Amino acid sequence: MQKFFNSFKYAFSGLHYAFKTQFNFKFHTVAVLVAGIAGWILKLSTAEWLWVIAAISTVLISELLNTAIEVLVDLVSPSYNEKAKIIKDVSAGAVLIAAVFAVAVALMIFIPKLA
Ligand SMILES: Nc1ncnc2c1ncn2[C@@H]1O[C@H](COP(=O)(O)OP(=O)(O)OP(=O)(O)O)[C@@H](O)[C@H]1O
Repeated sequence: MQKFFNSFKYAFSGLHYAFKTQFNFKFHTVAVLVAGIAGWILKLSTAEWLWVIAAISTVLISELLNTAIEVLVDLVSPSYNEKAKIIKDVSAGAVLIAAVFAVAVALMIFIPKLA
């Protein structure tokens, strides 16, 4: 049982690290709060909430994995390395795709309700 609670402790420690060190993670956390408040005010349907939650989760998960990859690359390759560059750039590309998906969801769900 203790092991079960420890796994939560480690997971929250990871979230805390990402929030503390990554500007993008802070920015996306604020965006999540704004989307949540806007969704509540605009009374989103269940299906709309599911899309918004899917977009939010995709962005935050990709941001966390990108942070983990950056730390791992810095650990194994502190000096310049062409492969390290490719790994970090590909990882950043994944975050970009997630962010584009989130913007598309936001535009399709929130803009018609505001117009
Ligand atoms: N060890 C390395 N070798 C080669 N290129 C690197 C290396 N570290 C970083 N880079 C290049 O610099 C870019 C930015 O790397 P960095 O680790 O600063 O990412 P970041 O997204 O700016 O990180 P942070 O969010 O921590 O500021 C990478 O996408 C990569 O192109």
